[in-house]
Amino acid sequence: MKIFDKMEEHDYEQLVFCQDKNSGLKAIICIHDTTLGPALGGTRMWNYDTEEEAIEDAIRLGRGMTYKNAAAGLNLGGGKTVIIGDPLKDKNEEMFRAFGRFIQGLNGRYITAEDVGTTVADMDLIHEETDFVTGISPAFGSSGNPSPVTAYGCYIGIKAAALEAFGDDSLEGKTITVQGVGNVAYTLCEYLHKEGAKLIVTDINKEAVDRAVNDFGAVAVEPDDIYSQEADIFAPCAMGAIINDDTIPQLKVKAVAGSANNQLKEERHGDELEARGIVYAPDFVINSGGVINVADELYGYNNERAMKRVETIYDSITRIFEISKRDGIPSYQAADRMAEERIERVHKSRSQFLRNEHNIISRR
Ligand SMILES: NC(=O)C1=CN([C@@H]2O[C@H](COP(=O)(O)OP(=O)(O)OC[C@H]3O[C@@H](n4cnc5c(N)ncnc54)[C@H](O)[C@@H]3O)[C@@H](O)[C@H]2O)C=CC1
Ligand SMILES: CC(C)CC(=O)C(=O)O
Repeated sequence: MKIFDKMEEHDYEQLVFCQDKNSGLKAIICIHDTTLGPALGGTRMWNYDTEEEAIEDAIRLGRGMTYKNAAAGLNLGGGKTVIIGDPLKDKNEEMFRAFGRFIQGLNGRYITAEDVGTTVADMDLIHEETDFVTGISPAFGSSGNPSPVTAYGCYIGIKAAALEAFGDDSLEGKTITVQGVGNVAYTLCEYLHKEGAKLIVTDINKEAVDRAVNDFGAVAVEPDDIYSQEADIFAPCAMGAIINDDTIPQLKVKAVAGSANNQLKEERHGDELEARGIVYAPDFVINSGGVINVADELYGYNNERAMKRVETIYDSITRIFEISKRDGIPSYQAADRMAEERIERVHKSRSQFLRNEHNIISRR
């Protein structure tokens, strides 16, 4: 892999490779863009088959955070970390503390939080070594696990997508397929079930599926069968790149709206959804509830303030559909445009002033 070519392609600022033999830590921190502020993005722990796959994931996810944070109106840039390893077998205290020291070494250019494979307990270990971590235990005055808030944002984003697809945002009686019933999607299913939606779920983890079947009367299907179900809305809530050449022809839904990061394998797959008349709620907007919540910690966490901001996801998704129609572009492009324009505007206005204390986000 030609790393600098990759970095130039989307103008990445920095990749940091962190290794600690003692704990087995192998991590890649990707800082994509810090125009708006320090790069905030979670840490994913995953058993990648190759180092190239891990680097690809880090950079795709890091760039997504730049767009997510910009579109959410946060004064934060974008970054992400991947730790190579099996989250069920390879974790230890020293690993997260070593990782915390690497983050501390970046002196605030990167702030972390949870993602797939990491937990509040892991963030607490990182916090032993650095303050540049969010989503730590509420006992520290923090916001804790971001997943339930991501789920809430995703739920109201699904309602906004339903309004666009069906002319009514009620989910009562709608059939919704959910891919992956992990931390975010379990709570999402709870909201959907309460509103009277019928759920079809899948997961590679049988226990997760059983829980959704028992708790919400969901119908379980095999992982490969989730795309071809007769349903109204597809909510991808597992891993990325699941909207692709193989899956699009199978879809019978009117909308795709879920929490997974990087749902489109390539941008052209967003064009393909548009061409087929499938409403797509851009991933980095609908799943921004978690980062909005953890970012609030940087000002001294206030749940009410954070939730008010999370509720703006409904309007943001609606606005994206408006821009999409006004400018004749697919919704994923409208979302990109919204984020890029904000970064550009802030960049320009900052160039008119000297930096001072107000440009620096103070910590708890
Ligand atoms: N946790 C959060 O606050 C946020 C999460 N996201 C994204 O939402 C997605 C879900 O995140 P979490 O719920 O935190 O992760 P999680 O790890 O708790 O849940 C993911 C679930 O997907 C399942 N899964 C993996 N591959 C699968 C496949 N091929 N088919 C079916 N199921 C599969 C896993 O077994 C697991 O139960 C991820 O893409 C994550 O990056 C985005 C923003 C915030
Ligand atoms: C889980 C969040 C707190 C941040 C993040 O990494 C994301 O939104 O993908």
